Amino acid sequence: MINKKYDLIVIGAGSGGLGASLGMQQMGMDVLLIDRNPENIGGECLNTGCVPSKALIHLGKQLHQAKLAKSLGLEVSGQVDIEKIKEYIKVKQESIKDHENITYLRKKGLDIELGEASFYSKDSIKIDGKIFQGRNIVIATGSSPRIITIPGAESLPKFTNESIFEIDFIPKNFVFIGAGPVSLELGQAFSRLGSKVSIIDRGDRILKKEDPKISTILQDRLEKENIQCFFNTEVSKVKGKCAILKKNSGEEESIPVDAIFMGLGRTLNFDSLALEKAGIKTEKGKIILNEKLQTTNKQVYVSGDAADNLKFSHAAEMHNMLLINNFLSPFKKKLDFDHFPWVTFTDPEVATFGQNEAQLKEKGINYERLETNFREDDRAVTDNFEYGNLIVFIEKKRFNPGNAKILGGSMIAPNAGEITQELVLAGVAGIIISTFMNKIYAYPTAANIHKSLLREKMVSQLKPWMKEIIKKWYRLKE
Ligand SMILES: Cc1cc2nc3c(=O)[nH]c(=O)nc-3n(C[C@H](O)[C@H](O)[C@H](O)COP(=O)(O)OP(=O)(O)OC[C@H]3O[C@@H](n4cnc5c(N)ncnc54)[C@H](O)[C@@H]3O)c2cc1C
Ligand SMILES: NC(=O)c1ccc[n+]([C@@H]2O[C@H](COP(=O)([O-])OP(=O)(O)OC[C@H]3O[C@@H](n4cnc5c(N)ncnc54)[C@H](O)[C@@H]3O)[C@@H](O)[C@H]2O)c1
Repeated sequence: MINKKYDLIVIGAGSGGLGASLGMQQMGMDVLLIDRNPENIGGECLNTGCVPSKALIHLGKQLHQAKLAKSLGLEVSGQVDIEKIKEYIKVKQESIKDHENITYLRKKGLDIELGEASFYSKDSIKIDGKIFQGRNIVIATGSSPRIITIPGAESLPKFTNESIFEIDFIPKNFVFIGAGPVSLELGQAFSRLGSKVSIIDRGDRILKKEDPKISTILQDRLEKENIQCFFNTEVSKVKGKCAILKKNSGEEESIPVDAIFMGLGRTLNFDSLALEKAGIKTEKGKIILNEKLQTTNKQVYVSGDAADNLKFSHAAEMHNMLLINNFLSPFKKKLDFDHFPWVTFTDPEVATFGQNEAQLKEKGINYERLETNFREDDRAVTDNFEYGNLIVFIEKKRFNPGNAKILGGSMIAPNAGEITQELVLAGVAGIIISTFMNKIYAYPTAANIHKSLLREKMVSQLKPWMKEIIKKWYRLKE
């Protein structure tokens, strides 16, 4: 027996589920939102991901800067109190929970059911013995940290992002396995709280999705903070308080370890959904989706990490914009990541947007790579980040370079995530690079680097004969 029929049923109340359900509810639809964990409204982002990590990073930065003040004659001493750190994080989470909780969402007009959801039929969901039917259903069940078993590490404290914010000590020797954004952001923060941090990755560099130049600069900054990086390496076992690292070459090395963190990528959460009952097909552990995020069951869609394309809170936002458009508009849209940005919140930050070099090559797009460092940027000089770097990909225009549009790029610098926002907008809006020449940047703002780089490109296009003509014309006026 069907308990109730809805315009939309959404499974999962994280970034994916909240956006999809609230967006459709605001358009006047009857929406049911389901989550299996009442403590987890807001999902990973609010509870064990973006929010607590950014609060921790903020405190780590404060501590780091306090220590740097030593060079100015100010001595800072004492131990960091982990309970105070956790308290700060909780307060910040609670502040956001004010508008991400069951009571608030119900007041907004959403129906909410708490419990493990699974498909009952092609268009219905079973939860706690109740059956709900949906005109459409959105799976927004997210992902979980991938974990591995390390022989000998049974009694060693081990963490993932799901447990790290409950930690009650600052490990002396903290081994982070994986050199992706999760380990780097949290590893640097723990290093700043006082841990001796080692980063181990089986790949050959940190942040493998970034331009290799950016990875090298960030690695150098992390090593300057006494963070050790090991590549082409895995933790093969633990012996007492030593982690045995095994390199691809077979060579072994032992490093001290008091705790292990795993930032090894993600596994998708859909095992308990009984997808087969709804005719939803999977392949290699992923739900098969078309470019409209539609599953093999035309009434069922996916949003957020469960879609397994880009795993960011704002990727879920983009999915929801697409889904809501396609539910309500006759003009259907397809996924398009051509201008998608993300930021890794290490210090310095890494901000990446649009298409990278490999994608441009694969699509056969005629592009140019422009690159500059911050050595001659006045703001970088005053604020000590001359090591920063900017890479921008623009269209290659033979005859009128000023008409080139921005295709993508990457910056490493403090606040790179904020600074690069205008490049993201320029890409989305198709702004041509000569427009940057009309913009006056307040002095000294770091974003001026954009204009400097693009101006250099435009000036370099001037041929000697063009300069001759300009010179002759100028002198004619005397
Ligand atoms: C440490 C860390 C830092 C991060 N920082 C950033 C950042 O700065 N910026 C950024 O954009 N992204 C960041 N991310 C990524 C971001 O957290 C995720 O991309 C985002 O939270 C995914 O949202 P989601 O809705 O897809 O999944 P989730 O937030 O995981 O939500 C899924 C929900 O579904 C529920 N659920 C699962 N199965 C069922 C079921 N069968 N029945 C009922 N309910 C179910 C779960 O309880 C959960 O609440 C970070 C991730 C980590 C780990
Ligand atoms: N600021 C942000 O927006 C932010 C922050 C954190 C996470 N995230 C999201 O979360 C996702 C997951 O991040 P992540 O860092 O967990 O995953 P990741 O896939 O980016 O990195 C995992 C790393 O672990 C390594 N690895 C895997 N198994 C290993 C093993 N056995 N031994 C040694 N190394 C091993 C891989 O080579 C890889 O470099 C990211 O892709 C991102 O979308 C975003």
